[in-house]
Amino acid sequence: MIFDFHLHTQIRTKSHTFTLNATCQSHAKRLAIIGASGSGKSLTVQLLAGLLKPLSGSLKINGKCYGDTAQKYWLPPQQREMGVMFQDYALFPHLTVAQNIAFGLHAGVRNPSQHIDTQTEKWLNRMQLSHLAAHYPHQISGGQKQRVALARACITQPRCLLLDEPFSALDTDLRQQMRLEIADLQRELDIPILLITHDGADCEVLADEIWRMEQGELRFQAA
Ligand SMILES: Nc1ncnc2c1ncn2[C@@H]1O[C@H](COP(=O)(O)OP(=O)(O)OP(=O)(O)O)[C@@H](O)[C@H]1O
Repeated sequence: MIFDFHLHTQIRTKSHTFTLNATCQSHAKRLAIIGASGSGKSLTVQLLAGLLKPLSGSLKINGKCYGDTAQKYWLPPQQREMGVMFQDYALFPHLTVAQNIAFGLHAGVRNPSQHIDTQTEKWLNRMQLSHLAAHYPHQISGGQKQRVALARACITQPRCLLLDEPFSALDTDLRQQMRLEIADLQRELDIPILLITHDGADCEVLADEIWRMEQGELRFQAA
């Protein structure tokens, strides 16, 4: 099994309660989750990434256990070794492109600064961003921001990639280019990828299986 999780949580506001009960068992290495706005997709990504803790649940991806509430175990995000990318890219505005990319590699015994420099250069090249290394996020385009976010997610050699609506800020041509870019990257890194999307074309290029989120529940839709 590549994706094997059960996530249960509730979000209460004054006016309503949203219940998430997402269960997925899949052999697909590239999984897409589609579904209407407000159905629970982003909540699922936040739980998978460790940014939220479920009321109950368990999570394994590619054989690695990231949490099991029955064992009182839910790994914090910084220990998950997951590459996560959100729709707004969440770049640090006060850091340059190169510093944003290097951010995931904390300097220390495991990461001497020379290693960080080499890796940053490698990813700047890989994403065709070398000429923008000293620019700040507000000085680059949407597609370039997305490349920076992707490089930042990949530089740590993640065990898997979680992409939440990664193309929503891009125009049609750029979307297709970035889909192919991510498909290449996934093959190269050979890691599982989970993609949240509204767009069927994303699934065609990037998904081996499609699951649908409906009112907090996940159902297999198509392979
Ligand atoms: N911080 C929050 N405060 C209150 N309610 C929330 C919060 N986050 C999520 N919810 C509720 O959880 C439900 C699921 O939200 P979620 O963001 O996961 O939806 P989504 O499927 O990702 O939607 P979209 O496609 O619009 O991003 C929403 O209907 C909302 O009511």
